[in-house]
Amino acid sequence: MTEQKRVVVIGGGIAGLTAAYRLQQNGAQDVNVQLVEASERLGGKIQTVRKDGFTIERGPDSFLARKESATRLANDVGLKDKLTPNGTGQSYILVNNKLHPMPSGSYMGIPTRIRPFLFSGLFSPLGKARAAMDLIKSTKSVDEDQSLGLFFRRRLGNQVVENLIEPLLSGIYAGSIDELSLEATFPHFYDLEQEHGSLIKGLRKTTTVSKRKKGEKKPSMFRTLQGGLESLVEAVESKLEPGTVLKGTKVDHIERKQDHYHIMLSDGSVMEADSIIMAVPHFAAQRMLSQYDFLEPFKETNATSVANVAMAFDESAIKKDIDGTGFVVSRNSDFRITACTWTHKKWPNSTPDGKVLLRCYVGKPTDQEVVDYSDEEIVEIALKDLNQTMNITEKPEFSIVTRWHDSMPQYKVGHKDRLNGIEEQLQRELPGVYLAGGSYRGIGLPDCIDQGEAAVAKVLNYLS
Ligand SMILES: Cc1cc2nc3c(=O)[nH]c(=O)nc-3n(C[C@H](O)[C@H](O)[C@H](O)COP(=O)(O)OP(=O)(O)OC[C@H]3O[C@@H](n4cnc5c(N)ncnc54)[C@H](O)[C@@H]3O)c2cc1C
Ligand SMILES: Cc1c2[nH]c(c1CCC(=O)O)Cc1[nH]c(c(CCC(=O)O)c1C)Cc1[nH]c(c(CCC(=O)O)c1C)Cc1[nH]c(c(C)c1CCC(=O)O)C2
Repeated sequence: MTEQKRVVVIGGGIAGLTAAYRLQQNGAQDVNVQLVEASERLGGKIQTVRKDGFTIERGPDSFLARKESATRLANDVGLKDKLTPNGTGQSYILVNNKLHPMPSGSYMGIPTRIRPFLFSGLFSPLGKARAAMDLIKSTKSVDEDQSLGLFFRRRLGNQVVENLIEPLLSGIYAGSIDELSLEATFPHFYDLEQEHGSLIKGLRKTTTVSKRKKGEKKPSMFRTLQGGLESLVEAVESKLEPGTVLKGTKVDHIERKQDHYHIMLSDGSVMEADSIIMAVPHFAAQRMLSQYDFLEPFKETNATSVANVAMAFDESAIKKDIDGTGFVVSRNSDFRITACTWTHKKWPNSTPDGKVLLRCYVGKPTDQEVVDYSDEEIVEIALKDLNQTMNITEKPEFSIVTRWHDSMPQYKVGHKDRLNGIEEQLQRELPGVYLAGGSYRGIGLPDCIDQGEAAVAKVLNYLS
């Protein structure tokens, strides 16, 4: 590359931020990087509120440690000392209005050890027998994608799906298990079935969910940063060269010119680019390129809305507590909340001594209207549900409600094929334009970071 090439990153969530940062690190003086963000702040769904000594997450509260890119990014921007593992404790599933401990030795709800399942109150003897059929049931190879629901129901039966797998998956994708794609979410499970003839056998052979000795602590799976996840956003932003970021400016439209692109901005100006990373949700990407039919399938990919409420209490307000870090709710319960995190136990640093911080989630796929209830109504719903298992005698000292509209993209059956098709066309019609972020190839923060980094590699390859 001789003259400086102009790369524009659209969207300042974690995918776009990572892309801009890595471009400046790896592309050095050969590229000029601009990041355009519609809102007045960076971070997108990562948003931390620091109030009265509490650290409160409005969006994600942590990332999975085994997906390494988030830890690596945190290390690279100087936050190594701030990485914090979750406090481990019992987590629960609420089934038929009663809390049941998550059976130990399970991976995403699939047994890798038989004993904890045999003794779990989550399933009837018939349900347990049906799950054990997985050990002998013939495998079914299919050429096409299938829903998570179909796959797991066939292997393990309805009860294990409804009382364990479904609530856990809802706590990740906030969607309907009978619509979500196996290939786009957990392709690994299909491979296990094919290779080992059984999910349980396959997992027992390949996972390291080892038996713990008595008194030995559960390993912690998640990480956050002291001061909240927004400190990652702040640290990455501080590493960007001055003048890189344009906030409060929306990209309205993109047009291809001979060998470069024109990017129409909401302030009426036009930005020129040789290459573009679109780190925005799929529906925003589609709108920017609405003249191209091949992005139309993105219009059909919906994203569900969710809301959550963080509630701070004095310890004394909780008369009957539960020893644990959180629970998810099965669909066969009367509860309207979908999950609750005992944040003060999962993240002890988040809460001052003597206080309690609970975070409840609402917005089942079949209960989307609750997201637009008033703050007071959402608090009331959360307290009413919590009081069925706990005894909370006072109103919260304060509460913070966050609504996330169209924020959980649904990877429906066929997602991967549709996306591959769109990206092929994109390469043909708009060379040098790439997609990255939670709408595409993984919703977790590390997946979004991976996609930002992968897009950088593609851009640098394209420009050379
Ligand atoms: C409530 C909730 C809880 C979650 N919990 C977890 C968790 O615990 N762990 C985990 O790993 N993941 C979690 N996730 C998922 C994770 O937060 C997201 O997948 C991830 O943050 C998405 O990052 P992104 O950069 O792809 O997109 P976003 O964060 O959505 O960023 C996109 C950015 O693009 C901007 N933008 C949009 N349109 C335009 C435009 N036209 N022009 C310019 N800019 C534009 C937006 O303003 C935004 O800043 C959670 C998500 C939600 C909603
Ligand atoms: C038990 C529980 C879960 N999730 C949650 C609980 C409640 C109690 C608690 O906080 O402990 C909370 C939660 N986390 C997430 C949601 C959905 C969004 C919402 O409703 O706000 C909800 C309701 C997103 C998520 N929660 C998680 C992700 C990231 C997943 C990833 O990186 O692939 C997201 C978007 C992580 C998560 N979340 C869960 C599991 C088993 C995993 C790891 C999955 C794995 O091992 O691959 C279940």
